Amino acid sequence: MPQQPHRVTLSPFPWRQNCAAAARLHRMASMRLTDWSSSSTTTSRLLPFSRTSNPARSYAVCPARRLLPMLPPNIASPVRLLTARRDFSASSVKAMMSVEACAKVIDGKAVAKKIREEIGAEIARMKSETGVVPGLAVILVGDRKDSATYVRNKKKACETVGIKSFEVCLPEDSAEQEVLKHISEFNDDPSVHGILVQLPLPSHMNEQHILNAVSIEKDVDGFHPLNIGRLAMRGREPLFVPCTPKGCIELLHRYNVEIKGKRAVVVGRSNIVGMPAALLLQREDATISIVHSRTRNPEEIIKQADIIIAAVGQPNMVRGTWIRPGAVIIDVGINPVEDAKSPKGYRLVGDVCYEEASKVASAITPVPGGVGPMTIAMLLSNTLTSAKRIHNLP
Ligand SMILES: NC(=O)C1=CN([C@@H]2O[C@H](COP(=O)(O)OP(=O)(O)OC[C@H]3O[C@@H](n4cnc5c(N)ncnc54)[C@H](OP(=O)(O)O)[C@@H]3O)[C@@H](O)[C@H]2O)C=CC1
Ligand SMILES: Nc1nc(=O)c2c([nH]1)NC[C@@H]1CN(c3ccc(C(=O)N[C@@H](CCC(=O)O)C(=O)O)cc3)C=[N+]21
Repeated sequence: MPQQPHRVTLSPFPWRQNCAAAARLHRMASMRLTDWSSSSTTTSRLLPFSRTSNPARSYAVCPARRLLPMLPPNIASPVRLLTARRDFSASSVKAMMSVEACAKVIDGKAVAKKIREEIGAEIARMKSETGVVPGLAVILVGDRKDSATYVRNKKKACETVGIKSFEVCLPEDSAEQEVLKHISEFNDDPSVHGILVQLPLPSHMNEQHILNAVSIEKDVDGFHPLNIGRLAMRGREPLFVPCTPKGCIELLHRYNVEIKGKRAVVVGRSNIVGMPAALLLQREDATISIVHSRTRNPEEIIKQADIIIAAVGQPNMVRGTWIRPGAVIIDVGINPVEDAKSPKGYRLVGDVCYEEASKVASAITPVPGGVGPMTIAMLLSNTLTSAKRIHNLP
């Protein structure tokens, strides 16, 4: 997908939603906040630093210290990572750390909405000009509540952009053969351009057999070994890139985070997130380390990263002290934790301790509202790409 850095509308006051210090100030000085939202002149007047030379610009300092986010709020300003390493003296880093810095929020929900609108417009045009309607088939086996929710969300998203969705729901104790039969039918169905088998599958099924059976031309999840193999090889192109890692990179692009030459750490090495995320970052010319459950010194390695992608499934595992000041954090984790105050009795948190990390990082994705909606947007994008390729459309 082409990079469209300035077309994203950011949440006007991301730090207000997410930074405890900002909330405190909000209570103290709501008049001031009103001014900021309504006048760009006021905003620039209050800008604390020159835009060109001061390395402190790499932080959006919390208004608790009467400093403002650096650029007008509705512009996707570049996230400056790394100036800390090159430009900061030890003492200035220390000084920066003593104020409560507040990271820019990478608003995946808003970006995903924008992408859905772009996809919807393209599908409408394609339909009217060629009559082709992209189709996505989802196979769900078993009755996991979270899987059912994701499948429902995918279906809703398909409807909003004009993708026809096909769904097969099978009981937990179905035979592997039954799943293979449906895959084969969808492989042969010309109105289906994408096939997704919701993971995890019941433990009696062989995931490899099932993923191998999806036609590589319809593998919109990008999990077929041929697609992953091509992703790993220089000079080769996969037909599809896995949706979650693709969504992570898309967020970095849309927020103008430079990847080339940076040090990136991926925490987690699963086939569906960590491993392809590392391959993608490498294709973008980052230098990669992968941290997994047997890594001896995760904290030390993570602390070196300019960019962190966390996909471990461990609530709040990455602490603020593990993060290099100014790093950019993409938190893939979706972990339910008990919360008596929430109507559902639980809430979702990421793999990174948001409250701590947002004081150290230069930008961070929230959970929910970060990578999750991007995963679905990328699935729609892959389905559209597939329909265009199959029908030979530009
Ligand atoms: N936002 C989204 O769209 C998506 C979110 N998710 C979420 O992302 C998270 C990860 O998902 P997924 O990749 O499928 O999970 P997996 O369980 O398949 O993989 C987890 C990875 O994390 C590693 N790991 C586990 N514990 C630790 C630890 N203490 N320290 C270091 N590494 C550890 C594992 O290491 P090892 O390989 O050694 O076992 C493994 O590589 C989950 O919370 C999931 O819900 C997943 C998909 C999409
Ligand atoms: N074949 C396959 N492909 C997948 O892409 C796949 C999968 N299996 N199995 C499970 C994981 C998980 N996953 C998510 C997708 C969207 C959200 C999402 O939209 N999350 C919302 C919150 C949703 C909520 O509130 O429950 C958010 O983060 O804002 C989360 C997780 C895709 N996965």
